[in-house]
Amino acid sequence: MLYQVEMVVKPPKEMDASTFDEIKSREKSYSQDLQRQGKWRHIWRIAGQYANISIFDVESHEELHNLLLALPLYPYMDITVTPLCRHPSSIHESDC
Ligand SMILES: O=C(O)C[C@H]1C=CC(=O)O1
Repeated sequence: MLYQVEMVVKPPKEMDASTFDEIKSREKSYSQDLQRQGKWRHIWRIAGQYANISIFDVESHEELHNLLLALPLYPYMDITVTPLCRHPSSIHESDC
């Protein structure tokens, strides 16, 4: 099942930079591990914002929910999930 996930990062003003850098480092490694597994198919920066648009490919709503709640940056992000299905005009076999 495919999902578009928009993540808007809202760094806490009171957190010191080194603590936030450590959380971002864990987030990067978690994200890249899921990308290698094929569960986090794409990630793009939204130009001009501390935000990304990502495509997840997972088995269920529950799997996506659990992956998102385990994001190290989860407490500092607004997340919007949009379920996707194949467009009948798509020429890409992987769009499912
Ligand atoms: O920078 C972001 O967009 C937030 C987050 C998502 C993956 C990652 O490595 O950081």
